[in-house]
Amino acid sequence: MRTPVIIGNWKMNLAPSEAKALLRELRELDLDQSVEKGVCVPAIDLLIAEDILKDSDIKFGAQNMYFEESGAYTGEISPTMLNDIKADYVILGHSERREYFKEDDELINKKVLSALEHDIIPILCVGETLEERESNKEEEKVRNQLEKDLKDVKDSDIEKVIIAYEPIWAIGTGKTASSDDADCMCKFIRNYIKKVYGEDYSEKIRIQYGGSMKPKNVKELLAKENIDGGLIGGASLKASDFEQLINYKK
Ligand SMILES: O=C[C@H](O)COP(=O)(O)O
Repeated sequence: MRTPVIIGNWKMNLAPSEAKALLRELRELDLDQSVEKGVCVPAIDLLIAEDILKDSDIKFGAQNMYFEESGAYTGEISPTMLNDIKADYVILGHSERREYFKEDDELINKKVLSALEHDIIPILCVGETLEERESNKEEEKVRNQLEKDLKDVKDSDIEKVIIAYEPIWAIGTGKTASSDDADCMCKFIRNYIKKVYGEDYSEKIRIQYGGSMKPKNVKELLAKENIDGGLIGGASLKASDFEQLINYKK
């Protein structure tokens, strides 16, 4: 039985004063304890999240990191910095980083390995463009990303990884993949893990769906056998929406 995991990805939103206000609101909510929950905040908000969420069961993490521990890498944050503030997660390979910041699979793989080495849970994002879906290439695209991004990840580490299936055409567009299509791709990912790591790990690994997940569609998506949670952009920026997402079972 996999614990559902719902994580907010604030993206480049909420300056420290706004972050403080939302995190304080989140801390006061009555949230379902059987759901693992967290927020991945901009780097400048990380210390605030550490401080405000320390006595709550809401975890937190970063939206990116470099793979080295320290050095001359202007503008980057490192896994040891995230360890220092006890960050739980780091989002890696988000399609926005792949597209706008030209991150390739080789770099993403180094980051995944580094996160695991430093006990930070990587939330690895994979997914196809609209063009790839329309030409029936979604499985090929995602398989290729998984092969490269998870290269050299050990059997003992694979179940720590959270994989977020995010069809790029559904991100921030209000278009959600149908629950059947989303489940089908999450199943495809689970089968890939089964083939490479075996059935036991494939049953344990958690696979999220991301792309316009909202209070109105969360129940249907999370009722699907292979969808274990959500990576939420827009709807994680409002406490009442986030509350409804976490409390989707109620
Ligand atoms: O990381 C989150 C995803 O990109 C989904 O964003 P969205 O919920 O705003 O569509």
